[in-house]
Amino acid sequence: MRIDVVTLFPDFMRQCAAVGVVGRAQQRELLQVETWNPRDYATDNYRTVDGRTCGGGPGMVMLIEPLRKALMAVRQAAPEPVHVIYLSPQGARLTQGRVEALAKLPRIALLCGRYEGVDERLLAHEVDEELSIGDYVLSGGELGAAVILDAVGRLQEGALNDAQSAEQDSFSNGLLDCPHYAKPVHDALGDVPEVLLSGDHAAIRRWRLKQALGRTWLRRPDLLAQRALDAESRALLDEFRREHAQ
Ligand SMILES: Nc1nonc1C(=O)NCC1CCCCC1
Repeated sequence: MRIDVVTLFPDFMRQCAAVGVVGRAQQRELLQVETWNPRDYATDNYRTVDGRTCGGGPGMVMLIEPLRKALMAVRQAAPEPVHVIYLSPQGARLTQGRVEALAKLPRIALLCGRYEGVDERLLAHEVDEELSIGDYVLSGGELGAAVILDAVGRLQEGALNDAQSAEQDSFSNGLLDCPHYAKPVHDALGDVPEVLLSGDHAAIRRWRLKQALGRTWLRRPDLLAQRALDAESRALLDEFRREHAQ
């Protein structure tokens, strides 16, 4: 998969893509990340990429031309069609389901805005999808782009050493993750739950599922409402609720 990032801060985005699982996915050639700086496509001596807001008001808006030329270069850089995503609070909330769909595309481009935003005409003509990573305002789209780089990059086949960990992730099955423990088994902060030391993998699976269901019920009941539960899960959640009520 190829991801092109249009950003005024290419070094920052390259660093985000160079570490951890995403960096390893690039080394394994499972993922290619390229950055494009609109300032390189500005035509004046000052390499201007922003302009005053029409109608007055504070701040500046990113100009059409440098972004349009950068996106044209992105499109021309590889043969596959590219799905262009703009990161902003006005976008649809990013979900794991959307991440999994994006991870299957051959190419996406991430357009990172700065200042007060991007000229609406550029968005209308060049952007396929607007996505938000949450209901808050950042100073630019780069952190949203970094979230997508990571969430999509780690799902590339072969990016994770243990494919199961992608399956067991929070939200992969629509539930919050279960608790995790490492050594020491006994610590001043408490002990590791006995079942995890039992070697009974069936019991451990049930315990983890029960904890995931219980946590989701306690912390994110909205997620539970969206999810049909099979008989085993309903029984485990009932057990958790009874224990929690005591
Ligand atoms: N929230 C968000 N989710 O994705 N991006 C977000 C953001 O807050 N971005 C900053 C804005 C700032 C003005 C220009 C356009 C980006």
